[in-house]
Amino acid sequence: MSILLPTNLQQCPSSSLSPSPPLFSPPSPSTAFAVVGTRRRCLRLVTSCVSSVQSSVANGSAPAAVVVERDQIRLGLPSKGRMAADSIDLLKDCQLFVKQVNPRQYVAQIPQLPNTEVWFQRPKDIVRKLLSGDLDLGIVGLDTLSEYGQENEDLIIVHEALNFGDCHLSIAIPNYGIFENIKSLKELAQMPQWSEERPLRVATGFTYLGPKFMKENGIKHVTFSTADGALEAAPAMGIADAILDLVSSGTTLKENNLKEIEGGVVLESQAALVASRRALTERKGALNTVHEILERLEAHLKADGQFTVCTWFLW
Ligand SMILES: Nc1ncnc2c1ncn2[C@@H]1O[C@H](COP(=O)(O)OP(=O)(O)OP(=O)(O)O)[C@@H](O)[C@H]1O
Ligand SMILES: O=P(O)(O)OC[C@H]1O[C@H](OP(=O)(O)OP(=O)(O)O)[C@H](O)[C@@H]1O
Repeated sequence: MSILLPTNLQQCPSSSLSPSPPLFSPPSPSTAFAVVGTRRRCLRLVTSCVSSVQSSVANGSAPAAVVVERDQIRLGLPSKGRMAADSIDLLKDCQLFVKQVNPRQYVAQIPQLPNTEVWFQRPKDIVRKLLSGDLDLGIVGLDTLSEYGQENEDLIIVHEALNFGDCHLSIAIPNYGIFENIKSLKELAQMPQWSEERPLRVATGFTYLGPKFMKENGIKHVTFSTADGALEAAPAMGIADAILDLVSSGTTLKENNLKEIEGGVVLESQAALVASRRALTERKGALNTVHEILERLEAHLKADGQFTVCTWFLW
């Protein structure tokens, strides 16, 4: 998995335990992003030099939109779907109890974080609202973040491994017919069937990541169609040749006579804590809230035998 992070946020080194000053040199201004790899082991939170982050914002590394005045820090949680209950449960495990008066009310409080309110939203809307400044923090899958965040520099991954919502975004093709012997993306791309007139047809809900991935892999003759669910039906219905969708257990693919192929994984995903850079740098109290949540996460994950808390130095 590779995640694009704004370069003025650098991860602490693995096994770093001291609350010492940042160990990385600030990146060169010509580099737009730092690429960060898979799971790491980081145990110390350092939030420092807010003023220098503010100056980097002033230097143009974040969008120019103004942070709207309000007293409360807003945390977006999935309102329904696979991540909804797990997000609440994780916070509960961190002794952060979300008090929702009734399930149809979209705002809730966390008494342990008195300056923070929870807003329940669909995952894609959490990303959109982080970008618009209507939310400051959120819990979403890395897939949703990548698809709807589109590498926007204002989005910061505060914690990339909340240990739920594990899945990967992958290309799948039928395991029968002309695809029977196709085992890799390379072989799929080289099939003589695809041309400008008759491109490879891919059904996906990931209309940003899909074309980007194909382009990066040099696959030219490809078109995309989209649907909101049950994509695995598209090849058998004759609507598509392949699909690009999330896979977890692999059962849905198997039940629909589809298979994954070598080189066909676009990204690995799990739930992540995400923040708006503008909110962290400009909204009073936002950094403290993040600090508080991260310390609780660290304690919970350590107690759980996990050492995946990843924290970021703010330059
Ligand atoms: N099979 C799966 N196993 C594990 N996690 C999954 C799986 N499918 C999806 N997820 C994770 O759960 C997130 C939410 O998925 P869910 O299907 O609940 O909502 P959605 O379809 O993305 O959103 P919406 O309903 O708003 O369109 C996904 O973005 C992904 O991170
Ligand atoms: O590998 P598996 O464990 O079988 O999970 C994969 C399925 O889970 C998701 O769909 P979801 O159940 O959310 O329904 P949807 O098709 O309506 O999006 C995803 O879109 C796949 O269809």
